[in-house]
This record gives sequence, structure tokens and C-alpha cells, in this order.
Amino acid sequence: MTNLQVLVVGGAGYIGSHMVKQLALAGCQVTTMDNLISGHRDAVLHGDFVQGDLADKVFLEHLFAQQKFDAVMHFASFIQVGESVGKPAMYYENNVTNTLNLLNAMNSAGVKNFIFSSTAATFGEPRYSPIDEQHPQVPINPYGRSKLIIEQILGDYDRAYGLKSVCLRYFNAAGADPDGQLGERHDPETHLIPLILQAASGRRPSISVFGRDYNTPDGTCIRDYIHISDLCEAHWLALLSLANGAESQQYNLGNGQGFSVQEVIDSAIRVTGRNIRVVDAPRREGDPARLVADSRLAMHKLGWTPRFAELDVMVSHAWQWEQHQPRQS
Ligand SMILES: NC(=O)c1ccc[n+]([C@@H]2O[C@H](COP(=O)([O-])OP(=O)(O)OC[C@H]3O[C@@H](n4cnc5c(N)ncnc54)[C@H](O)[C@@H]3O)[C@@H](O)[C@H]2O)c1
Ligand SMILES: O=c1ccn([C@@H]2O[C@H](COP(=O)(O)OP(=O)(O)O[C@H]3O[C@H](CO)[C@H](O)[C@H](O)[C@H]3O)[C@@H](O)[C@H]2O)c(=O)[nH]1
Repeated sequence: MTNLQVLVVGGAGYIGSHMVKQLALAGCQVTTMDNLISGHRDAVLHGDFVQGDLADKVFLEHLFAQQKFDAVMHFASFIQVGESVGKPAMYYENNVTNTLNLLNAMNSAGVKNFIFSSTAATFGEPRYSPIDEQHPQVPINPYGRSKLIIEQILGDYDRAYGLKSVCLRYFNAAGADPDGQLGERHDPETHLIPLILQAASGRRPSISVFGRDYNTPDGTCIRDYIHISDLCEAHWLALLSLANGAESQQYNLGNGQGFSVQEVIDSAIRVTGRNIRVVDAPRREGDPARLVADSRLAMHKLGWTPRFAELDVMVSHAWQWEQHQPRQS
């Protein structure tokens, strides 16, 4: 238990809202800041909520002047790879410039601990698998580049200002709060598991499989799905490491086990017991055939162990959430 005071930026979103709950249950004083551009106010179940935008430097200055924080967790960004290709300005503005505003406000206020949501997309096309922290980072889209730029800025800010950070490079966040209180509510939804489950529940007519001609055993893309609770646990351990004086670090976070798109659909059929209409579609631009994490560094240095590594468990928690979503009449 701890009474750390933590600012969660983007805490009304999918991953941030689960984090807020976990921090509060661990005894932290949590403040969520979110502009609600894609988040949901009712997803913030604990602590204080302030509506504000990272673009607003005056707002940030006031926030840090009013409250003392031991650490900041930063989940707020635009998140769609495809959209970033057509709208790079929007992505660099929100993911880079606005993050700089946050880092500079932290610096002015003397807040020294930062946990950053980075991504597998910073690696680009895998040169080997599974992907460890030594793998070259050569992103192939503006989304991935926007996250890598921040990772690099964080190195500079540590050297110059002593800002300590942990960059967590998530692979595919999946599942939902095991208690059923929270889940994934993106609009538009682009992620595979919620889309499959919407097809199972009747909220969508079908699920499209983007390509069956990849160099994988069943021809569909392989991804490394990591349960949202395990992801939050890694953030918690990263926070404790910084609070205990650890140096800045980057960790890849996944299960180390890949599942193909077809295997995810098969899991959803097993878990839901429903028929799911599957439509074959062309490849989606920019999708590598296989993205699997080597997370051994996080396991060794943070003492992290995924608890919900089984795909059917991730899908069943997401299904529990999907069944409580409002239906259009
Ligand atoms: N979902 C994944 O599989 C995945 C994988 C790798 C990395 N990530 C990263 O994790 C983070 C969280 O992802 P998510 O799926 O929860 O996304 P999300 O869209 O559900 O949450 C992002 C939140 O940030 C808020 N926000 C965005 N811009 C803001 C701004 N300028 N000021 C204040 N609030 C702002 C949004 O309203 C939203 O609540 C993102 O940074 C994303 O890049 C996610
Ligand atoms: O309707 C769909 C949606 C997805 N897919 C496939 O399912 C797999 C997973 O796709 P997601 O969109 O769920 O996830 P991504 O692997 O594309 O994206 C994840 O990893 C990226 C980094 O590679 C980013 O970090 C992003 O935010 C994160 O969700 C991909 O092979 C995709 O082609 C389909 O076949 N049909």
C-alpha cells in the first residue's frame, strides 16, 4: 500500500481508466486529467477528475501549481496507425508537442517521475522475433515515430533535468476489467478483439480478416495480446521502481506468445458460443506479419509476471464487457 499522488493523463480512455482503478485500489491519491476527446467521464471510477487539454499550457501550469504529484502516467495520445499516415500534423501535434507541454510543466513544478505509453510500432518491420529492447527502432508510420521521438526526448530530459522515466512499449492491449466495470469503448473501434465480439453480439454484421496470405502458419497476422490488468500491473511496478530511485528504463510488454487473427476468432467462437460471420478482406496497409514481444527484461527487473496470459481469458473478459454495452434498437 502506498499513498503516492499520481496524475493520470488520459485516464478516461481504455487503458488509463483501468490504471486509475488499480492505483486507487492500491491506496494512491489519483487525479485524472483528460480532454474527453475519445475518453469517457463515466470510466473514471476513482479519485479526482479535471477536464483539460495538454495543448493548454496555462491549464497545465495551474494544475501543477495547485497539486503536488509524485509521478505522472501519460496515456493521452491519438492512437490509430492508419489515421496517422493521412494526418501526420495532427499526430505530431498531440503526441509530441502536447507531450512536451506536459514534460515542461512537470519540470517547472519539479515533478521527476514519468511513465510513458509507448508502443510496438516504434520498432517498425521486425528484423527478428520475439522483439527485445535491443531490436532497432525504425518506425514506419507517423504514429510510431511520434512515440519514438518522445522516448528520445525523455533520454535528453533525464540527462539535462534529471527527469526519470519508464517507457512501456505495449504490443496489443486486450481484455477488460475482470470485475466487469470497465472495458474498451473506442469510437471508431479499430481493434480486433472488440470488433470480433461486436460481430458476435450483433452490434456489427461481420468481422473482416485483413489478409490470409501472410507468411504465418494459417496465413493471418500474428500479434501478442496482453491483458489490460497485466499491463496496469507493469505500470504499477514501474511506478514503484521510480519511487524507489530506479534509473530510467524502457520495457517491451507482451505475453511472448503470438496468436493469429484466425486463432482470435476461434477463441471468440469458443468463449461466446455464438456464430460469427467472417469476411475475407485485403491486407491492411502497414501490417507486419508477426509482432511478438520478448518481455523478459520487465519480468527480471520489475518482477512482472502476466496473470491472464491465456487468450480465452482475455476474450472472455472483453465479452463480459461487450454484453453490457447498449444495443441500438
Ligand atoms: N490500445 C493499445 O493496444 C495500445 C498499444 C500500444 C500503445 N498504446 C498507447 O496507450 C495509450 C492509451 O491507449 P488507449 O487505447 O487507452 O487510448 P484511448 O484513446 O482510449 O485513451 C486516450 C485518452 O487520452 C485522452 N486525450 C487524448 N488527447 C488528449 C489531450 N491533448 N489532452 C488531454 N487528454 C487527451 C482521450 O480523451 C482518451 O481518454 C496511448 O498513448 C496509445 O498510443 C495503446
Ligand atoms: O477488423 C479487423 C481489425 C484488425 N485485424 C487484424 O488484427 C490484427 C490486430 O489489429 P489491431 O488493429 O487490433 O491492432 P494492431 O496490431 O494494428 O495495433 C496495435 O499495435 C500497434 C503497434 O503495432 C499500435 O500500438 C496500436 O495502437 C495497437 O492497437 C492485425 O493483424 C489486423 O490486420 C483484422 O483482421 N480485422
